[in-house]
Amino acid sequence: MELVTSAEMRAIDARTIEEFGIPQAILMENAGRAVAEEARRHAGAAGRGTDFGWLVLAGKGNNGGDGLVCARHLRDMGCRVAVLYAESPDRMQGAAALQRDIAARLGIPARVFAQPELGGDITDAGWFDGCDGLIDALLGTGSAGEPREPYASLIEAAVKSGLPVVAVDIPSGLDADTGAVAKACIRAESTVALAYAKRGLHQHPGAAHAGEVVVRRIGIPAGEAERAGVNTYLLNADSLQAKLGLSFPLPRTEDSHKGTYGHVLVAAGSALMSGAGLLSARAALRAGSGLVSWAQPAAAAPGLRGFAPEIMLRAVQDEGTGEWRQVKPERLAEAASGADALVIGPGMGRWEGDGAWLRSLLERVQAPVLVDADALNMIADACAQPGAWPQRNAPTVITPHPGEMARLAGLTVPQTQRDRIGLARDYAARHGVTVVLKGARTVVASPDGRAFVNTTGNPGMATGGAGDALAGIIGSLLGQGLNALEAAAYGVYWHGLAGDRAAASRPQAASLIAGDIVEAL
Ligand SMILES: NC(=O)C1=CN([C@@H]2O[C@H](COP(=O)(O)OP(=O)(O)OC[C@H]3O[C@@H](n4cnc5c(N)ncnc54)[C@H](O)[C@@H]3O)[C@@H](O)[C@H]2O)[C@H](O)CC1
Ligand SMILES: [K+]
Repeated sequence: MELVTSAEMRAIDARTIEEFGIPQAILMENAGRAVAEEARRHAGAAGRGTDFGWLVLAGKGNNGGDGLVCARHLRDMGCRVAVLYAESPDRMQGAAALQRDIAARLGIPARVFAQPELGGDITDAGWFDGCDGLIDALLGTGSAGEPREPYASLIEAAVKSGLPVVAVDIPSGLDADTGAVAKACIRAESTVALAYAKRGLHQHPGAAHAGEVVVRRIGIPAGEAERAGVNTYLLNADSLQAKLGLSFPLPRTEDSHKGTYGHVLVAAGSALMSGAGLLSARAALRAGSGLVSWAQPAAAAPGLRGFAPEIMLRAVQDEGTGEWRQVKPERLAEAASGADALVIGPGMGRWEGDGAWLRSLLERVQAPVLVDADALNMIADACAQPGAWPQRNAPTVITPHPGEMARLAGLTVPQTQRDRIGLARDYAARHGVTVVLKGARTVVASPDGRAFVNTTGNPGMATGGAGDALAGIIGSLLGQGLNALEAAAYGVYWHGLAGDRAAASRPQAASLIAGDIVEAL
């Protein structure tokens, strides 16, 4: 499923109207009817059916027009309906004005929230009296920036009322492109996205304000998003198949052997953080690798013997202390030369000169590499400038959490979170790497511009080691021959799904630990 920006939606909308001659009024009719049907479903789920009083909050744009169509259909379904215009309905134009006139002729009761020129008072408390739920048709994809008055006050009053809200297209106050929310922003139980889901509905904090997102077709011909060049998708089993040609689970042929499924080298873990390496290596095994080797500085390797019988230990020459700082990059590159993928970073620690060390390593390794955790911070220190990234022919996937992304991009964490899709995509294109920006609704961005927003996972996965597991999974998939975007998208989806399964098998998600995720793969 595609995720669109406001500008993309406007372009698709315009082409539908101009090129195919489908009138705006028809799209609006379909939109409003779809919202009415979802609203009735909502009331039905609350055990109320048509015994429900809806108040439609209508703005002056086409979002408001959709709301008026919705009001008409709710009325025809037998619900009680009234309209509260945010500002004078005289300011409506075009298709929205047409709906205003129809609603008036039908005698749908209407009031105006703020009409200062008529002595309107926005502090009046009785706006929502007698209604059971609200339809938010105040602002849609044509809005920009913080809602202005009287919208801000009406939104705040609606939130304060505590009434359930069904939002038209987007909750008013939400940035449709980024998921940022204004101080005044509707909190909807459900949002009926028209034609396509807007990106902001699937990025926090917007996602929490959108509630359940239902996408409804409104008459825009199939394939228009693709034609308009939309290349951001929701990540689920359907899009893995449709956009990347990957089936879930991946096929495993009968006539195969361990050599068929790749050999992954995991260079991770150190004296006090060996668990990070073990989790990555175990995750790589559970994700289907034929062989997994765990690289360790030679002096540290003996102490790790026997931890996991399926994992091979690979001792890499050091100077006797068992520390990564003593392992020459060329030695580790040599160890990786027989592998189909390298995972580097989790629990490795930091040391003086580690940035140059990592760059030298990455430039020597011919296999695809997954870079995570400490190795990302090494890069942030050494390679922040454009062009300073290691020059590699094989794919590189990086898996930063927001803190690591902030360091990589030279931003603060809030700046990083403001437009996660835009940032991940920009970073991927600039440095030629595939970016997995972790956090709720993880973003996967490819240097070619394609991006996916994940749908799986839960807050129980906010636990130490969950990222190490993800690194191992994606590394494993790279070793099995998936390309960087395929491995990253598939791995992120699977990791979240395993987390969801593991959480569901426990009394509460909070007790989930990283090993549970690995075992649930
Ligand atoms: N996509 C489609 O094919 C269809 C979309 N529909 C609906 O139309 C809206 C978008 O409508 P538009 O008229 O462009 O904008 P809005 O309704 O969102 O209204 C914006 C309105 O408000 C003013 N404004 C802008 N910014 C602010 C602000 N910060 N505060 C207050 N007011 C603001 C602006 O001047 C406009 O007048 C889309 O979401 C769908 O719901 C169609 O009906 C069906 C086809
Ligand atoms: K809205």
